[in-house]
Amino acid sequence: MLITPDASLREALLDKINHKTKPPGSLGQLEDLALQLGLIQQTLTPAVVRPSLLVFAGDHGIAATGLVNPYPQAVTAQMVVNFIRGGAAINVFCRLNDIALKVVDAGVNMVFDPEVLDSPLFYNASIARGTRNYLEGPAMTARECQAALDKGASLVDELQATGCNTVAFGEMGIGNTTSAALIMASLTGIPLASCIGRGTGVTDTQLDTKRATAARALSLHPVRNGREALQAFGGFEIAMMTGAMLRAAENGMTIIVDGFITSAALLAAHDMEPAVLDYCIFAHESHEQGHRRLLEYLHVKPLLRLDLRLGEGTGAALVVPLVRAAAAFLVEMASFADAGVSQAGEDAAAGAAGKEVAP
Ligand SMILES: O=C(O)c1ccc[n+]([C@@H]2O[C@H](COP(=O)([O-])O)[C@@H](O)[C@H]2O)c1
Ligand SMILES: Cc1cc2nc[nH]c2cc1C
Repeated sequence: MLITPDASLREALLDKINHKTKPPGSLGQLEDLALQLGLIQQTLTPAVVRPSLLVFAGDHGIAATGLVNPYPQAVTAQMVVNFIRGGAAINVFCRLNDIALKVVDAGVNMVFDPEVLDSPLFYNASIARGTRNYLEGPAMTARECQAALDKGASLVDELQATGCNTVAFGEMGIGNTTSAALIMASLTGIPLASCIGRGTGVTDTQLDTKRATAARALSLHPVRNGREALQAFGGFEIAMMTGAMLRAAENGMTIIVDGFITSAALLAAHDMEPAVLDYCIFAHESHEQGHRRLLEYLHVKPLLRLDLRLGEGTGAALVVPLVRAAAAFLVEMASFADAGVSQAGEDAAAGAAGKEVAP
């Protein structure tokens, strides 16, 4: 069973944060982050070491029907090539913030060229060439679902072996906002209509079809837990993220969660091991309808609200500097005592370097 980080350092961490040269609480959410990092890493001097971002790509059987997605399924594979060539938003943000990027084929419907297969960015974890259409049966078999969870876990072990202690998650999969909504509705009991959003940008008419299709899928697959939700609705990229998140928490690594789909993977992980939440930083609240409700359901507060709805891990990559800043202020900032700065209620003349000038 996954355990919550040991809380015995909590008071010492709070004390350290509160004695920094600033009014108490004035670094806002960065203070919560510093405390969380200290607890995860079990130290008063946390650090973000070799942060990595994994983009999990997978295809969805339902996407071939066009019932839930405005873009064709082929875009998933095309974007994988774009990631490998360095041209996607996530490439730009990872370069900008010095984050190591890996592109994981979790089950894309494509036989890739050597340009992709031989790239150092590429990781082949393909389970199958996409999930099955969940209107015709479960998206994956129990064995496939377990394989996805296991592959996600072993990838994180490999990352940790390189010294990485912070792993950010992103995904690419045409059709996956519907899988995420189905996972959310089935595990939270929140009405499906509040979980389904416009994804990459469906029109009003397409939204009606998307909702009706998802409602059919939900009625076909009564699920009792996270594992069954992943198996019923997919996709491989979501299940692989779930396995990777669970292992990251077991390994004592910090998890950075991106948008709606990544949060659905976390929801499934949370259903299996609730303590996973203590290891998670929520990067942003996506524009996708449903994400706000999902974050509220988990009682978590995201760092940013920028109306992003791209996925790929873009929001997660954007907050890495904030996570670094939280660790850095805790380690580097002077305390009131170090700096000779007076605290509230203290004699104003106490401890200043140099002479006070008489009025
Ligand atoms: O991360 C999000 O919150 C998010 C919100 C909307 C769309 N997406 C991305 O859009 C794709 C899925 O959209 P759709 O319309 O095909 O279901 C998938 O590749 C996601 O990465 C991502
Ligand atoms: C172009 C494009 C890029 C994406 N990145 C993540 N999801 C995406 C969906 C589309 C359609």
